[in-house]
Formats: sequence, structure tokens, C-alpha cells
Amino acid sequence: MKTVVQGARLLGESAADLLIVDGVIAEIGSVTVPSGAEVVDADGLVALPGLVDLHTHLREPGREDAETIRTGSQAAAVGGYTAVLAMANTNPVTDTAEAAERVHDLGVAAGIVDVQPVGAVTKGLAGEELAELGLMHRSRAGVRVFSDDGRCVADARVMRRALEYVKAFGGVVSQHAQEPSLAGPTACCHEGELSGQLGLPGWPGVAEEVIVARDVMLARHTGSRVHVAHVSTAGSVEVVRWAKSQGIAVTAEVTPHHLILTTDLLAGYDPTFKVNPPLRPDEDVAALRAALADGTIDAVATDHAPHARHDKEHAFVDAAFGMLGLETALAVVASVMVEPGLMTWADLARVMSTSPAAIAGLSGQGRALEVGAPGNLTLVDPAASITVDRDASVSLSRNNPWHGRSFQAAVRHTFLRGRATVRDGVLVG
Ligand SMILES: NC(=O)N[C@@H](CC(=O)O)C(=O)O
Ligand SMILES: [Zn+2]
Ligand SMILES: [Zn+2]
Repeated sequence: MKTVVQGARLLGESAADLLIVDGVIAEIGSVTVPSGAEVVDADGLVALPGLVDLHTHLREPGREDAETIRTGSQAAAVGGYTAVLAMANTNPVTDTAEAAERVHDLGVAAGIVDVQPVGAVTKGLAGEELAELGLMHRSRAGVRVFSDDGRCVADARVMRRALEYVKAFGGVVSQHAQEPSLAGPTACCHEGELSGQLGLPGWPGVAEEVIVARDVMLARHTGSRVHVAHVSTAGSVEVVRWAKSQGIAVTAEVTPHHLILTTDLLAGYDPTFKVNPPLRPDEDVAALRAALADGTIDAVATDHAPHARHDKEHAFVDAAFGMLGLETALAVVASVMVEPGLMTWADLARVMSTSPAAIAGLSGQGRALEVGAPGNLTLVDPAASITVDRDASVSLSRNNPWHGRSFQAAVRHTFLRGRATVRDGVLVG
């Protein structure tokens, strides 16, 4: 199979044609169209390596009413992704080799993006006994990232053991940082003046920061790698910045929503904006943007968290945590970081593709656009503006925090190993 992408601006810079043959980039420059090749007119479009999401909830097995591996893969492709890491908080939990292989195999069967299972750190996400980390790694699923996401690995001894264990095979623990003794079981938003006025139990930024601080010290002690999931406070950024200056092997991600949305949205008690970690004040948002721009935060990860209507449409305190993200992430990051000049398209490719692929150890993803690299590609129209319609989503869920909002930049085409998964903004097949 041959595809020629004509006139794309590679990483937003000079325009070139790309020839992809049998899934691999075979030529870059001024390409003569071979007979029988599919031709894609990419005039004015920016070519990026296919996006990689370090943090996706696909809900299968267990909550196929909210999302499946297939529909979540479709949402990812529409968003320009060619790989996603599927979080382990499913039912059953991904805490065995068999469970990881099942997620992996369903991803292969869907065939829309590479679905890389994340393994649980502890059995049943209970925080006590380590899950089958080694067996999950050695399985067909080749698990390298482990997380009890949604639950913090709160016990320092368990976290230390997990870090020591994954070090042996170059794995990483992705921590949902939240000290449970500071974040009570009913907490549902950022603790501050507003939570007091609204009468909502809140949890403070320091609940996140103390775990980030503890974990970077454990990473230093063990010589292992720790990844901080969805960083949400300026204090966490300071700790990560310090840890990196000391040569500690820490990486961090931020979500698109934490780059824009702030805690004052809660005044309307709309559970769409209930998310974990919670939306924070302006000062935190400003610190997160600066940290993403200067490289302290390595990656953008969606934390795509689909929920069925009957789990979300409740009083704020009772509603499920989480919001959709896969289909809109690129437009949000482009609008908030690239459009105002805080980052270039090459920077966006780094934080949404290259770095996440490196953190997750996905060798075929996040590669530079060069001859010999797999044809994993996203073509973006930087001049398009989009208005988000939650009902136009290919996700099974509708908990979309961006409904009615407009952004700059739209994903036009996505290619997985040379095969179009999205063409002209529409799923193929
Ligand atoms: N992000 C969320 O608000 N919810 C996640 C769990 C999590 O990532 O904490 C979920 O599984 O719904
Ligand atoms: Zn989480
Ligand atoms: Zn999550």
C-alpha cells in the first residue's frame, strides 16, 4: 500500500511531500506519485507524528455502557492519536497478565490505535499487595507503565517496592498523587474560599504536593522512574522542577482541562466539571502552562474519563469524577499554547507524541518524521476553528466540558502505519 501526503508543513515548518510504503515513511521531499498510490492533499496542513495519550480510560471490561475499547479507540483517532495507554481501573482491574492481554488483544482487534494496557500497581487497586507486575510485563501485552490511577499508592513502603520491582525491566509507576488523610472520602473539589461558600467538601493542593515530594525522594532512593499523573498545582510543579534539577528520574503530565478550566466553574454546581484532581485556581493554571512550555512538565495526557449519564447526572457531591478529552485535546493545547506563541508545533509534537511515547517505552510511536519511521501521522489544519458539540462525539459518553466552546486548529487526517483511520475529519470504515 502506497500513500503520498502532498505539501504538508512538517512540524509546522517547511512544506514537503511524504511517501508512505507498506506502513513506513519511504521518502520525504518532492515525491513523484507512484501508480496506484493514494494521494492526500495536505496543502496548509501541519504534519505531526501520531499523538500518544499516556492516560486514557477506555472502561472495557466492565463499563461498556460508558466506553469500549473500540469506541475509545475511535475517539482517539478522531483526536489525532495513534496510541493510547488504557488505565487499569476497569472491572475486573488490569492486575494480571491475562487481564492485560485481554485489553491488548481487544485493542488489536479494533485496529484503530495501538492500545497499550497500563497495569495496576496493587491487586484490585487496594493499595496493599503488589499486582503481578513482572508477569504483566513479560506477557504478550508487554506492560511497562503501572498505575492505581483514581487511587493513590498511599503506603510509602508499597510505593518503594513497586519502584524497585519495575526498575528491573525499565518500567515506570504513574502515580495519582493524593494523600488520602488530607483528601477525605467525600472531597469533591478544590479546597478554598469557593468550596466553603458552596458548602462542598474540598481537598487542598497540598494533598497532591506531599505525595509528589515523597515519590521523587523514593525515586531518588531506589534509582527508579516515577511519573506524576495529571499534575494540577503550582506546588507540584515546583517539586518536579527541583527533582529534575537534582537528576531524579521523574516525569510529569498535565491534562488539557487543567490548562484552562478553573475552580470558579463550580459555582454552577454542574457535575460536568467534577474531576479528579479538581479544577484549581488561576495561579495554578498559569504555573501549569509555564511548566509545560519550559519542559518541567513533559507531556499532555487527556485523562479521558467517559461516564454514563446516570453516573454523572447527580447532585455535585454524588456525581462521578471525570471528563472526556480525546477528541478535543489537540485543539485545546493548540489554542492555549501554540496560538498565543507559548509553544511551537514542534513543542506540541514533543509533549503530545514524542515524550509520552518515550515515557511509556513505545518504540514504534512518537518518532521523528523521517525516512524509515513508521507512518504514524496526524495532519492538522491550524487555520480551522471548531466549536465543540458534545452530541457529535464518537465516544459513547457525553460528559464533555467543552460543549459550545470554540478552539483554533482541527485534526483533518490520522494515519496508523500508513493506513488512514481518519480522513477529512471522519472515521474511516
Ligand atoms: N479523572 C477522573 O476524574 N476520574 C477517573 C479516575 C482518575 O483518573 O482519577 C475515572 O476513572 O473516572
Ligand atoms: Zn487519576
Ligand atoms: Zn485517570
